[in-house]
Amino acid sequence: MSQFRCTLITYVSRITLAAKSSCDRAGTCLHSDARQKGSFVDKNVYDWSSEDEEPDGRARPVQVLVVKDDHTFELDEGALSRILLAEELRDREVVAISVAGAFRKGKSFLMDFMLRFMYNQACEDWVGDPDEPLTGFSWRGGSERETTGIQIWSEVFLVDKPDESKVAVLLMDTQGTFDSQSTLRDSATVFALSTMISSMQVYNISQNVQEDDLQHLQLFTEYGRLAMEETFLKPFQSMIFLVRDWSFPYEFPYGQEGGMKFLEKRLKISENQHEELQNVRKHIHSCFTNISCFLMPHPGLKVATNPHFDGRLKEIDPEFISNLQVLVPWLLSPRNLDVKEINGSKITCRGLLEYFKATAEANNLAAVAAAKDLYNRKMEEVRELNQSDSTEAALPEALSGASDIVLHVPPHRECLTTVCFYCILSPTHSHTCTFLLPHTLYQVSGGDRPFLAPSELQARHVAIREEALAVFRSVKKMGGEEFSRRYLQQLEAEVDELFVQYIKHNDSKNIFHAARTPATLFVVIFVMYVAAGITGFVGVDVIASVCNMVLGFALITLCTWAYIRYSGEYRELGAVIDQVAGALWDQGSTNEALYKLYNVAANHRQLYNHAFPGHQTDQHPEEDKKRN
Ligand SMILES: Nc1nc2c(ncn2[C@@H]2O[C@H](COP(=O)(O)OP(=O)(O)OP(=O)(O)O)[C@@H](O)[C@H]2O)c(=O)[nH]1
Ligand SMILES: [Mg+2]
Repeated sequence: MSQFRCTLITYVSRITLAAKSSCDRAGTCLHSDARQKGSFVDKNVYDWSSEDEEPDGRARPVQVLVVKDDHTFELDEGALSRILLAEELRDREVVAISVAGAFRKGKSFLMDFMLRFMYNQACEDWVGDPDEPLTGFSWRGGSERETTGIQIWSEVFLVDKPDESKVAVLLMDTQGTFDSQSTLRDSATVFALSTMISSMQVYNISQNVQEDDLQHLQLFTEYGRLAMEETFLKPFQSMIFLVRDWSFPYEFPYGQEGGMKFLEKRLKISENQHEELQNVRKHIHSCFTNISCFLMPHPGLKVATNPHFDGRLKEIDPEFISNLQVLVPWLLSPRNLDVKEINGSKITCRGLLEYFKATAEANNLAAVAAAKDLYNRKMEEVRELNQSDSTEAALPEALSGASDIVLHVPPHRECLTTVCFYCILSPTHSHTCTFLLPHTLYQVSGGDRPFLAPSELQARHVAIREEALAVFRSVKKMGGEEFSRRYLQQLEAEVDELFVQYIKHNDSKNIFHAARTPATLFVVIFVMYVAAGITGFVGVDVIASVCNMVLGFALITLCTWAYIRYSGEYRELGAVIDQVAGALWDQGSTNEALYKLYNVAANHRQLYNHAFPGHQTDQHPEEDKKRN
């Protein structure tokens, strides 16, 4: 957290909040809720007393998704909880507004005007004083990126909707895509996450809507397609294409109407279009409930090129300001605020926090699945090496092609995808997963492999286990070290469990193991037969009768075992017979055999209780009374 603290302090020191907002100066037009809590400068809305935070209690950007140098992400759950679980917010329905798009295109700059509106929206001249520097989310000129990860404004605004409900409005600024320090995967993660979390996503584009802008949007919202398979609802809500520096107002005028006409043309699907172009458009239409567009003029050369420009209105082109005065209220006016919905239900701030966490969890689960998959694949290869060349042809066909197998993945935790955002949207899903890693084949292979020496299996297990754990550690995950440790432990336990299955499976290939139960029973029958004969001959009839009884019991057991093996029914009883026979077979010393027999009896007490329910009641009369 110390790294996070440093980042936060750097941000805070960089941001000099405005001395007074214009409306504060007027003293009359603070937003209804803001008025109760103080001005923009004097905000002391929530308890920021945690040692991780600045003590002055001012509203500021808070880094909730931290991007680390090694390209991993960390969700700062503490900071997020402090904001979203504030008493007056936690049960309010939430509107989450985010701005995303390429880096250095004025996203944070726009966000700061949104903040001005939120603080002064009851005021006509919310846009501010001509000499007032623009503050809030950190923005600046220059060619290097500024915002990283995801930041949210520490103050969540309470707004009265026309239907008299009060909603919480959360503003989110995001890292720009395609900066030179981020991989495509980093950009995709931040964009996808902000789109999933927000109810209104502003897609900030420069100059025109190009085909690559649409393709990137498709790439970043690909996870939405998976979500649709189950819910039949569009996975995301509002997408607003915001075209900055629009230079063709003579074709389509600035503003929302011109934007809609322009976008309609851009997103039109026609039959003579190439299939690829059609698919991108279909995907975008199918992902968002509302799609709109706004064309913004250029803000003027001072904004774009003057290194000393600090956001004063007097240096911004008036045409830009007048369009800003249309754009921001259009986005943020109470009647246009869309409450965040997941699978059709509106969610509260508390729900949004859980959603954020679920995203981090699914990420960890995906890493567990990827590591488990590697373990299985390598263990299968070990067995594969052990067989003769001629068996290769008998392997499942999937082993050779291996990249686009569609596998039915029943429970959530078994999902084998690297990043299965489907799991985030529906944690208890059952679906056909198409994002498969190659060779996720342990479920279809292994049946006809020969027996492998146990020591060899053990040695390979140790090495492959280490490799699988290394894969888990190397996959990018959210939620932090502490959070991931739980999943690492889960992975270790699951891999060990898998190894036990491998041992059993391997043992079952050993012909001696397979013959162990009938051989033991035959020996018992033979010994009892001889003992009954001898004891009968010498006249000890009682012992002869006991031996005959044991012989009869062993014979019935043998027939039962054969029937279970043949029919596949009563397998639990079959397992008991195998274990008893195994205990007798294995007896190195009498004590060990007795111990094993005791274990079998203890393990299968349940089966016994099930077979003789009356006895069970006698044993635990008090418990039964309690239950009744
Ligand atoms: N051409 C142009 N420049 C703008 C516009 N709005 C803001 N800027 C300038 O763009 C530069 C970058 O602004 P930021 O808000 O920091 O950009 P960003 O997209 O948040 O950048 P990253 O945080 O690095 O992704 C600043 O110099 C702004 O003055 C616009 O509409 N057009
Ligand atoms: Mg920025």
